[in-house]
Amino acid sequence: MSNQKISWGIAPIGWRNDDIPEIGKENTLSHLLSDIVVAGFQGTEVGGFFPEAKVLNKELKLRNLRIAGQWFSSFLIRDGLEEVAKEFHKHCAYLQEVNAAVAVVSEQTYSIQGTDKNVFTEKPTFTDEEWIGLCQGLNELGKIAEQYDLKLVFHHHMGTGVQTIEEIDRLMEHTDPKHVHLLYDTGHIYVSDGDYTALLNKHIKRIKHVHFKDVRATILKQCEDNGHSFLQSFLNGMFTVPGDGCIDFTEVYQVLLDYNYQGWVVIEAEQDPSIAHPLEYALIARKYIDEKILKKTALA
Ligand SMILES: O=C1C[C@@H](O)[C@H](O)[C@@H](O)C1=O
Ligand SMILES: [Co+2]
Repeated sequence: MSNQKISWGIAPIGWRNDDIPEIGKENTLSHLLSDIVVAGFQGTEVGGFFPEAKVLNKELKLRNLRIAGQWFSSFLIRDGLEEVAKEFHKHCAYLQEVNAAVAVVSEQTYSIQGTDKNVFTEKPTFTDEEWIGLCQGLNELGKIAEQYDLKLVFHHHMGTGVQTIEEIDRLMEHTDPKHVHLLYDTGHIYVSDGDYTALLNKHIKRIKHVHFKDVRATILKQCEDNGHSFLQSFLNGMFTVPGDGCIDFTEVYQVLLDYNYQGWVVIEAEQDPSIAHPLEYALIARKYIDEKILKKTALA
């Protein structure tokens, strides 16, 4: 890898999907981790089906892989900080045991991510009071994450109350930069706003974790025209790996380098694994990273 400050990972989501646990059920942990080695990545994120830390650590060590982080669905607005903090402590304790760098937090109060609602028109919004509770709660969760040597990175997401650039701006403005960082997901911001560079350039200093998710523009249009839900949209192939969609990741990577980004870049492309062969797509991503982003030739 040409830049030692950036680690490259690929998420389990192309093999198994926590949003629809039935798909890809046949893909075991060993299968996933071995595919990740074949495709030349340095690590992954924790999926919902992953085992206890001791078992996972052994499987990782055998393959010289590392864990970047894991998703946490917070319900700060619905349940309040006290309830959420209890679960978050457990989440962070596990992540510390597997030597992760970040805890990925997404506020799921009123989320339509897992429902059959039109994800393009029916997203929730928060009241002023809810925004205050969310931001204060995130500051506290960020401090908890630090007790476990982790950074809290907030994941903006389609179908949630923190989806658009205006909403992300508001969250960034009202949270403490010392404790709340940003996860930049190319696919989610592109589908939401039709642009992926404004967010990157605006909040680059807060970005401490990155998801490289590409978008098939023609399928996105069909999904929008048909008023599909988030789940229907990705099952129809709205997302794909870098090199297979409309996002120019070379541009994104250059900004990360310009700002001396240090951390993980995780390829994250949810598709139906019975249609999009997970290893085949991991290799497409690898080739694109090597040849277009890192500009390595096969002989270099
Ligand atoms: O980071 C992510 C985790 C998933 O569970 C989510 O639905 C996906 O879209 C994503 O970006
Ligand atoms: Co993501």
